[in-house]
Amino acid sequence: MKRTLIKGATVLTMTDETPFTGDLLLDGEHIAAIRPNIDADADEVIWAEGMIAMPGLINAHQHTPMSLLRGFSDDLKLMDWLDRKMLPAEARMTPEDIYWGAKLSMAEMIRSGTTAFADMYIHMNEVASAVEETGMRASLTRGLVFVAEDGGRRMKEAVELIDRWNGKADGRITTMLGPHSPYTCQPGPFREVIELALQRDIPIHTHLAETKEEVVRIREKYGQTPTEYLYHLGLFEQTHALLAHSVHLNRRDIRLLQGMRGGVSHNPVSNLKLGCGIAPVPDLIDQGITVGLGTDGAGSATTVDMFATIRAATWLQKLDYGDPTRLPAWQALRMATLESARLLKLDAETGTLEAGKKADLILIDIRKPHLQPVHTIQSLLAYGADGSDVDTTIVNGRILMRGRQLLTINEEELYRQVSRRAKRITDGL
Ligand SMILES: N[C@@H](CCSC[C@H]1O[C@@H](n2cnc3c(=O)[nH]cnc32)[C@H](O)[C@@H]1O)C(=O)O
Ligand SMILES: [Zn+2]
Repeated sequence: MKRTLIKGATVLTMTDETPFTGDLLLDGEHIAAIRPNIDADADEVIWAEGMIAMPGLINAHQHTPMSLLRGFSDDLKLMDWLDRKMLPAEARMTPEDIYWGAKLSMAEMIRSGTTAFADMYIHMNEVASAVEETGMRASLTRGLVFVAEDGGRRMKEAVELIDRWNGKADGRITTMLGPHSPYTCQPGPFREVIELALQRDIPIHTHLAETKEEVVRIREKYGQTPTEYLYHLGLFEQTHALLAHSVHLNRRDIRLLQGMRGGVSHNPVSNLKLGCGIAPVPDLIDQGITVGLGTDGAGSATTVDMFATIRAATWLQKLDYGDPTRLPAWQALRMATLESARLLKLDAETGTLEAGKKADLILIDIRKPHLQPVHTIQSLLAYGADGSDVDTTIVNGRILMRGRQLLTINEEELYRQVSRRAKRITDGL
């Protein structure tokens, strides 16, 4: 097994707020040791003076292939954007398109310090192949909508994905079941998905209360809020549920989530850009609900740089409450690491730097004018750093980027493929 020694980094383990100068020894997939000074034989030594070592960021809500639709139809209302632009473009995507779109997102994520993500889309076999090749860690979900006749085919694909990929790629791939949202899944099929999730002990990934329009629609149809709708289906009783957005929740809704397994992926950049509203993040956290961070797909968010998401998350709450003490830097960084890991059920393996956990970590080069001098590392990271400051990205002990060079993706070929495919998919739409 390969041993990598990282020397002289400023280590922020994310277990506590105090960084220290020290070394990390990676043995195969795992972190073997972290302490001020390690003398050990290693196959590779990385000199990391002037770098921060921290856990890789975890993006709790993605639609990776939607990077092909980045910038294609911005400045529209969510339902128009989805119905008139995204879904017709999506219908034209071949499995090969999905593979290249997913890979484009993965290139962007590795380059901006993300090591793991939760993904929901179609043709997920191809996304899984891309994960296998790029070396990232991912929780994959076939998104399920039950608006047309062929819900059964979608369910079949969802189950095939689980059977084929759960635990594969050296354990880097896990899977979830993905009823898309209250407005695309009726009670009958939604309940079936929950039953299946319970039988197979698979988590659920869904969208909840993203827009006011959704709240109105669900109230008209079922006389309930979207959260009540999911509650009455039994989603929060036993399943581990990853709820994307959760912007429009009232006090009662938040109480219904109390004690749930899983939690909420807050996606501030997507919410801001689509004008959806501000999720009640402090209220959720006060009620003990896990809140992690995600970007949503690049089709809505444009960028999947988690540093932009961290910044947006803190800014939104400060502005909403008119109070700069809200959602401090440290808390936002925890949301992007350990809390997101909890949502993906990966907190035993990743989310902090600790001996015995998987070696998923990043090195951030702070020898830059915008990251000097160093008073408080968490402030620099949350308010000043960008994805492009990440120098090295390591997942499962394997180096995926070093000195900003991607080691598992051929970028030239990637750009050739995606520009050609993106043109074909959106032509005339
Ligand atoms: N439409 C697919 C299944 C859903 S996959 C996940 C879906 O989420 C959609 N999506 C992406 N971003 C958002 C969002 O912000 N809100 C709601 N849906 C979204 C995306 O276009 C995709 O259709 C089918 O025909 O089987
Ligand atoms: Zn989404």
